[in-house]
Amino acid sequence: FALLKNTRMLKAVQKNATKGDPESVISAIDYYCRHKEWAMNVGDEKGLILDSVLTEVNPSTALELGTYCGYSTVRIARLLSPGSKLITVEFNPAFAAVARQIIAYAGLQDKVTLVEGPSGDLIPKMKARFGIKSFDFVFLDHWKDRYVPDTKLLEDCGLVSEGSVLLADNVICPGAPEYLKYVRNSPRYESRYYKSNLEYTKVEDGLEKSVFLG
Ligand SMILES: O=C(c1ccccc1)c1ccc(O)c(O)c1[N+](=O)[O-]
Ligand SMILES: [Mg+2]
Repeated sequence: FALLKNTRMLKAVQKNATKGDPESVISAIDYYCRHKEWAMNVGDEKGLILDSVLTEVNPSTALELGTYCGYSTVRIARLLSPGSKLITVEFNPAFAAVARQIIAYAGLQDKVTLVEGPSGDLIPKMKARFGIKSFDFVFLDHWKDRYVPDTKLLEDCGLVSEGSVLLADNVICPGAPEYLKYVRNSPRYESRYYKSNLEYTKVEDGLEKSVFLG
């Protein structure tokens, strides 16, 4: 049932959004998830915080861990400057298949590279495969117990440099307590918590923004 939810979400986009119009894709998904079936998109409320941090950073290379159906992928890609690139990682092939179609429906496929597989395996291959020097912006929204190991991996692979910004979803709900400890206690990060709510609910959640100091 849960797997089919993604195809129902895709159908809602194809029915209610305008092809090539990212804003209408975002609204169609938010409407569907708020009124029909909850789904784990970052959502409209935390999405505004994502938009503002992204606009401030204006990354030329961005990474998203956890594509799911591509909602935040579309939110990020629609705000990228011309020539900037977003790489998004999803290990679930059913999610990836829906995300590709939603990203294409929004007309953003030229700005986005979706890579299928486990983030822990793919991160060490990023430099060689995509000629990335380092990421200016990373959105962490995948399995919460991967936030710390993958952040360490990004550091060890030289994929974050001074000024790189990490933005992590769900640090309160479902929660990423180890990650909060890691970035808040490390002298290598300057961290700040943006209080909000779990997507489409009144439950508290928030985003943690951490600037890598090098
Ligand atoms: O882990 C869940 C989850 C746990 C239990 C049931 C449904 C979802 C979740 C909830 C909200 C999110 O924003 C999110 O990114 C995730 N996730 O899986 O990465
Ligand atoms: Mg999330």
